[in-house]
Amino acid sequence: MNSTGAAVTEGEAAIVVDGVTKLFGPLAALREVTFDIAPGELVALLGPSGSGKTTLLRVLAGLEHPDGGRVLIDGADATGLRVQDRQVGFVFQHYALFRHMSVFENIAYGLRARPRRRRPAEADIRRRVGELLDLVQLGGLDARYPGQLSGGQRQRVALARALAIEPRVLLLDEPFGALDAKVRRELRRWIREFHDRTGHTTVFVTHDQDEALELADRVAILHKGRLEQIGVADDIHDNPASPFVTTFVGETASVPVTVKGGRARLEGRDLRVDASHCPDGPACLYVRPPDLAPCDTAEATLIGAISLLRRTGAGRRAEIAVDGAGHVVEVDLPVDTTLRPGDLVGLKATRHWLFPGDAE
Ligand SMILES: Nc1ncnc2c1ncn2[C@@H]1O[C@H](COP(=O)(O)OP(=O)(O)OP(=O)(O)O)[C@@H](O)[C@H]1O
Repeated sequence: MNSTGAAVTEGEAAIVVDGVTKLFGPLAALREVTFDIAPGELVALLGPSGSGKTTLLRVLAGLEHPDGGRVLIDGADATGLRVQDRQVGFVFQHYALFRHMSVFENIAYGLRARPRRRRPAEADIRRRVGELLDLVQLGGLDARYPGQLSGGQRQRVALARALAIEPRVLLLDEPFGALDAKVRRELRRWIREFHDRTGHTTVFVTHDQDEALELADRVAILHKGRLEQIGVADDIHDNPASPFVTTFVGETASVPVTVKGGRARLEGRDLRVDASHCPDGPACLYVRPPDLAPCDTAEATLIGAISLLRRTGAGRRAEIAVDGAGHVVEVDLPVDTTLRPGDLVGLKATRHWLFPGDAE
């Protein structure tokens, strides 16, 4: 597996998304999105509001049809297949369980709705629902109605209901969105264990970075309908592929610079940063507080004056106006620092990223 879209070769992939574009009138909700998902993988679709996460999930489900590209499921072209022919199970944030039906009937629904020819016998339905109730650890609650369950329990019924049809792929849209923080954390852990136990290929949408990076095997980051990067948490944190990913993940400050002859300059000063991969012209340097430490100005990557110093839990956070250009970077200092607002400090960046072009 690597940081690109290719987790596996096409033949082995559970899902292949190949150049998928989806238009809503003049708006491209998805722009040539390409990546693979391996069998049994848990992939998060992460991105800001409107980035195309739900649209992509709906394209996988067959609820939307792409204007370009194709989707393969288990090696077969599913692009033209209807929802009911795809064998996907999905759970939405506000999953409407049937309120007038018991937990048992809710879970059995997908099996009972099958055409008579493919509908299991009543005894088989009972057995299957019983197994699913055990799987989602709700055994004994089969006679309850949705209104008599907690939010987390309702989500687990929704999951059991999605699994009843024996899907090849499980799609979850903000499955923890409507729950309070504690239940959300518990259900998150539970979903991960559940996934490891059952081995379903699963794709879930979230706008919560921690959720995505903690829970998923790989995270796909979307921005304005484009796939910016797909990778494991370490890749996303340590090797962000674009300015957007760099600023989206973690607390990142950007400092516009000028590159000339492989060297980055700010206000006429050489920044001691390798810029050999950037063409001459504007570029942007990205840094994060944990990677910055005060140092002698002669050795500094950035130099600036402390504009603000405030107490945080364990230490002090300094805002530093870099090189007089008004760009602020933040750095953590020990609680007993002798530095004061107005002091000039050098900052050494143990890690930084430099991308050509203007700031994100
Ligand atoms: N049926 C539709 N008709 C027109 N535009 C749509 C439709 N569905 C989605 N869009 C637009 O497509 C873009 C992507 O929407 P989408 O719901 O996929 O984003 P998202 O990343 O899931 O956002 P959120 O986190 O807010 O749910 C948005 O600009 C949205 O307004």
